[in-house]
This record gives sequence, C-alpha cells and structure tokens, in this order.
Amino acid sequence: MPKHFLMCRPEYFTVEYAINPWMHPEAGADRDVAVRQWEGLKAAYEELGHEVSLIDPIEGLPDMVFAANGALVVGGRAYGARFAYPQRGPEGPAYLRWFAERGYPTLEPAHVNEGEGDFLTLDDVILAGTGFRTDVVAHQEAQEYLGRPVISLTLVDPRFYHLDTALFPLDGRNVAYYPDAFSPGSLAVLRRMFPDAVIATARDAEVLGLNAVSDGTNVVINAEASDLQLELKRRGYEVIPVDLSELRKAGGGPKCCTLEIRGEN
Ligand SMILES: NC(=[NH2+])NCCC[C@H](N)C(=O)O
Repeated sequence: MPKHFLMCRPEYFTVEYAINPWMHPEAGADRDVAVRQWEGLKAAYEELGHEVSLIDPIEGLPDMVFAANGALVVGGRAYGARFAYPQRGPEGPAYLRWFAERGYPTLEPAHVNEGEGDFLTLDDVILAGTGFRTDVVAHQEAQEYLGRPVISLTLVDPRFYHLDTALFPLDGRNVAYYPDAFSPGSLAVLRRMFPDAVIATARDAEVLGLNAVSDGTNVVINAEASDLQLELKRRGYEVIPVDLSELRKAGGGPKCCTLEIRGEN
C-alpha cells in the first residue's frame, strides 16, 4: 500500500541552538550536504511508490525539516503540534495551516505535543511518548480528537527525547524498539503488547537507527544502524539504507523528516 508523506526541504537548516543532546551549535552543520541527503530520502520514498507532498520551508525555522513534529494525521484529521521550545513554536501553526488549506479538519492543541515525533500510529492503537517534549495530557487530547486508543510510554534517556528516536512501527501490529530508552513500567507495557518485537542494540540507537520508516515491506533506515539492518533482513524486510548524517547533527533521522498523512478509514 503506497503511503502519503509530507516533507520540508531543509533550505534554512542550521544548528544554531541546542534543544537536545545531539545539537552542538559551535560545530554547525553543512546545509548543502543536508539538502542533498534529504533529496536522497525523498527519492527513496518515491522509488518505493510512495507519494511525497511538500510544505514550504520558513526562514528562521532551522528545524522545520523535521516534518514529523508538525502534526499527527489519522483518519483524515490533523491534530496540531504545540512545541515545547519557543525556537520551534511557529512551526505548529504553519503545519496546521497546510492541512486546513487543503480541507482537512484540524484541531489546534491546548497541550504541548510534538506531533508524530511522539505519536506513532498502529492499526488499533497510537503509541505516545512523554518525558521530554509531549505532555501526557496531550495523549488524552489526541485520543478524544482522533477516536483511537492512545497508550502512554515514558522516555527516560535525553538522547531519545522523542518516541520516534526509540521505537518504530514495522507494520500495523509490531514494532522495533530500544529498551533502555523507556521507564521500567513502559518497557513492561511494550513487552506485553509486542512479544515478537525487534529489539535494537545500543549501537543501533546511538546512530538513530530507530528513527526509521517502514511500509510493512520496506524499511528506510539510517545507513549506520548495521545490527538492526541485519535483524530486519533476517525477518524478511527489504532494507533501504539512507545517509542522513548531517541532519543527525540536529538530532533527526529519516522518520523525523517524514510526516505520514493518513486518510479516512
Ligand atoms: N521527530 C523527531 N524526532 N524530530 C527531530 C527533531 C530535532 C529537533 N532539533 C528538535 O530537537 O526538536
């Protein structure tokens, strides 16, 4: 099944502030390299037959390339983002406007949440992260608006500050995750819900290997995540490695650059 993604070209990408441990403003980042790597990701999706729509980047919003954070779109409705840090604040309304202008019902959120960075949608439930960015009250707000059960999971390692840095859905029913990123109670929930999950190593997690995008057959994943790639291949997945090393300097990977637009039903 082809998917529909929203992406944002990193035309104004820089690392000029630090809001997660990956970001080192003094070291900077190369925008041209970032754009080239991002083009590679977009091309990978298109080669797989997925549709990519684009939102115009806004000058002065260097992290806007991380489209996953812009909203959560399920059943054709867009639940807007409300960013934890003021540096990214204007991105929420910008992304929500993109959906409103295209006729999607939208909800301006009352609570802090960073879109698909912290909300990952499976067939029957939405997994939701909290601990660093998204307020747990936003989990309830999303559940009410989208009419899907939301399961709260607590993140405990600042390097894995969004749920999508520690876990990704393999398909609508199973996930891959890095256990040490979660509180003991949340880890117990994951073990109970997903006894057959792919368990990532510290080496995979440290190159943002969990920030991957799977369509159920193909997994687009950071090239450096070698243990995870081996395990995915062993399980029969087609692995598509991408190099997003420049965007990792802001703490992002393939999934961060990708907001899935889910239609009705
Ligand atoms: N979905 C994601 N994990 N996005 C990555 C966001 C990176 C961005 N620099 C931030 O800290 O907000």
